[in-house]
Amino acid sequence: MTAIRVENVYKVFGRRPQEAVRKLRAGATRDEVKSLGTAAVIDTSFEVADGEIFVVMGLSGSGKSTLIRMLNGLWRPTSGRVLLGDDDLATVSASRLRALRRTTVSMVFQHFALLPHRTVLDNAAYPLEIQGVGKEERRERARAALELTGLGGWEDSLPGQLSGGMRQRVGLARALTADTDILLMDEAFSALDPLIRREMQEQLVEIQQKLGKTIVFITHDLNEAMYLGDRIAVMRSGRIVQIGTAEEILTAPADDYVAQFVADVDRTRVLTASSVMLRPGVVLPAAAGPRRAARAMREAQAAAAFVVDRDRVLLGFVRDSDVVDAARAGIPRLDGLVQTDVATVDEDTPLSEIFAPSAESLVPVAVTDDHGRLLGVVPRVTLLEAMVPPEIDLPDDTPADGPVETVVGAGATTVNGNGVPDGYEPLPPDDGVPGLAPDELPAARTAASAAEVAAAAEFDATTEGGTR
Ligand SMILES: Nc1ncnc2c1ncn2[C@@H]1O[C@H](COP(=O)(O)OP(=O)(O)OP(=O)(O)O)[C@@H](O)[C@H]1O
Repeated sequence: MTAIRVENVYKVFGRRPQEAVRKLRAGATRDEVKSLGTAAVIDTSFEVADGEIFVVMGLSGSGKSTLIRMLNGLWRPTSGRVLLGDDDLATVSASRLRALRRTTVSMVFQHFALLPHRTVLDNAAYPLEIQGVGKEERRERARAALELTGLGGWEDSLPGQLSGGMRQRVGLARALTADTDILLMDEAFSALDPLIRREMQEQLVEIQQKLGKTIVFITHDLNEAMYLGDRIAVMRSGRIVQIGTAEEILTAPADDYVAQFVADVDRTRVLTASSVMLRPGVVLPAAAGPRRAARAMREAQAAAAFVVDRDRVLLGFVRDSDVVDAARAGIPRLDGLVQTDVATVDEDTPLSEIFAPSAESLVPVAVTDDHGRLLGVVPRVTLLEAMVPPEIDLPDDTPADGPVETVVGAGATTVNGNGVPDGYEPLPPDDGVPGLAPDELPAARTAASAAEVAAAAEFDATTEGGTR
């Protein structure tokens, strides 16, 4: 089910927004319509599914905040539609908008003003108080939300007694108390120090899994986007330039801009075994004879082969020399030759956890499912390649038409005794990756009290139903 649908949305601030949209539609650039207004969001379309964490990422000024403010009707699109279920926020009445903010969509900001003389509990219960919900009920709901955000036991404290991270938890609890289906989070963790921020990210994922909320999360922090997002939309100069999973964006960036943007991501934490694994090389059934095994390994020029049982459960591997000796000695089956010290990981293992087993393993690391069945392999060279952003061209000295894909019955890559495909070349040093120009770097964020005041005003506006 679709929670949010955004269709060809434009938002232009300025004197002649409609005219700017007409020109943008006809192909004018953002700069070319400058005299008519600031085109903050240009021809943007996407859908967010129920229960999805959808991250919007981009540098300062790319239009993220404008976009998210259109998702709760705080700003109306200059053109296009924003649908929450069947309601088009561009055209709903003010009273319907207020109702939607009560039941459907709430917002968490980077800075928001807690009421200093009220307890944590009453702060968390604030949205319900505005809605006129009775004291007992709103306190009960706020208590449950505080529990979820890890603030159980702090109900009676005053905001001044809390750390920055805890205050942000109150903000999250406030949104959870409202119990809307959709949470909009605008740089919600950006003011927190890194360790607290990571904790909050983990907690948000936990809460999402527990409650199944739909979350639109805005950040300019790539690692945060990659950690949180089921899908990520990358914005540049008002447009979405790519939407995809973290893996898709890392491995197939839509353009140079996205490629540069993701160059600094810790790829080994984002990519998992399943995103880089290859079809296993030579895979032999345990019942196969050494002669057949030797033939398959010769054809594939492989020094080792994986051995599986009838259900494709991985038993281990055999080495070429053992197989040839066994064939000479007339040994009928492979079973006795199988070495079992194969490093195995599951599909979701991050690459960062595959390096150690890979370093110690003679054969590529095996990827297995819950039943121990062989799904694929991660050769060491694949692991190394995966760390390099895709815009760096590797010298391709490996014969493309070499004896790959030869297996007893299936495909194979060629591996030498170290578990590395033949033809492996060391990677070039990790330099020459163009960084972002200083003027493209995210602007420094300040925890200015002015921002808090603005956010507080915004909170009131979102709650009370204002539209700009
Ligand atoms: N109320 C406004 N009036 C005029 N221009 C605006 C307004 N709000 C935003 N803009 C402009 O629209 C563009 C996009 O701004 P927006 O705040 O949406 O970007 P952002 O990606 O959220 O940036 P940041 O991370 O710095 O908040 C910017 O050029 C900004 O100056």
